[in-house]
Amino acid sequence: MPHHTIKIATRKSPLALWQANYVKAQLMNHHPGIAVELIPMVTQGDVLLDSPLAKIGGKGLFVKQLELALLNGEADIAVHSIKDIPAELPYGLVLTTICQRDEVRDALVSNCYQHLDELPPGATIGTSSLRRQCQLKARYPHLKIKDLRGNVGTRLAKLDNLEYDAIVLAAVGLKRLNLTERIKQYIPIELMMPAVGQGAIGIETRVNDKRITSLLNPLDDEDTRYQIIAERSMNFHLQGGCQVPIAAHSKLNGDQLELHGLVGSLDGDQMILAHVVGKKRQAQDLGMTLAQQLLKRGASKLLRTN
Ligand SMILES: NCc1[nH]cc(CCC(=O)O)c1CC(=O)O
Repeated sequence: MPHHTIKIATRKSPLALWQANYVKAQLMNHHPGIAVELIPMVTQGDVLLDSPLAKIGGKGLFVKQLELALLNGEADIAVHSIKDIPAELPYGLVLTTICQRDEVRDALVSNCYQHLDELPPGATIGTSSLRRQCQLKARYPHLKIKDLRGNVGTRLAKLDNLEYDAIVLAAVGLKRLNLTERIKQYIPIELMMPAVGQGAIGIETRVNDKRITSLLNPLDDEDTRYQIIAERSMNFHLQGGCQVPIAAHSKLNGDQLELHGLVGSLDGDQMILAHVVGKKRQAQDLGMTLAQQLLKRGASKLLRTN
C-alpha cells in the first residue's frame, strides 16, 4: 500500500495548532521521512462565541467537526485537549493515544493582583467554566464572577481591555503559547480542582486503522493514560454533561493511583468531595467507585436538578 500523507484534523486556534504541531513533530521524530499535514478547521464552538458554552450544548462542539473529518476520511487523526472530549465517543472512533500530561493547575492572570487573596470585595474575575465559578464562589464569595469566552488570546485581550480585574485560565495553555510570564499565581489544587483531563492532549482515530494506530504507539504515555482513564471513568459514571461543576485530580505514586473528585452546585454553596486510592491498573474501576461515592454523598441531587 502506498504510504499516503497522515492528515491531522485540528481547530484553528493558536493553542489547538500548537498541540497539532506537537503531535506532528512527535510523529516525524519517531518515524523519520513520514509525511504529516495539518487540516485546520473552524468548529461550532469557535463560531458561537457569545453564548456561555454550557448553554449551547457544551464542549462537544469543539470536537464534533474534527470527528466528522475522521469519519468521512478527510483526516486520519484528530488532536484534542482531552478536557474538551465528551465522556462518550461516536461509534467508529477511539481515543487511541494519550500524550504525556503537562501542568494541570489553573492560573490566575491579572494586571493588578498577584494572588487570589489580594482581590478586594467586588473585584470582577472572568471565567465561563462552571467548575471554576463554583470553586471561586465557594472560596472567594466576595468576588464578582463575569462570563469570559474565546480563545486564550481573546481572553487576555479582554483582561487587558480592563473588562476584568483578573481571569482564570488553564496554566498549560499559557505555557504552550509562551505566555507563562502572564501567570501571577498557580492556583493550588486544593483551592481549584482541575477539569477532567486538563493538561493532557489526546489523539482520536478511526477504530481498526492499524497503520495509524501503530504509528501513534510511541506517543502514548502510560502513566498519563491511567490518570485519564480514571478521571474520564468518574465523569462517565456521573453522567454529568457540562451543566454541572465537575472536577477531578489524579496522582500516581508508583503503581498507586489516588483519584479525587468534586461535584458542586452552580452557586458554590455545595461542594461534594471524595477520593479513592488503588492500583493504577484498576483505573477504570477506581473512577466508577469514586463516582458512586460522590453520588451517594449527594451528587445525584446536584446532577439531577441541572
Ligand atoms: N476550555 C477551553 C480549553 N480547552 C483546553 C484548554 C487548555 C488545555 C488543557 O486544559 O488541557 C482550554 C483553555 C482554558 O481552559 O484556559
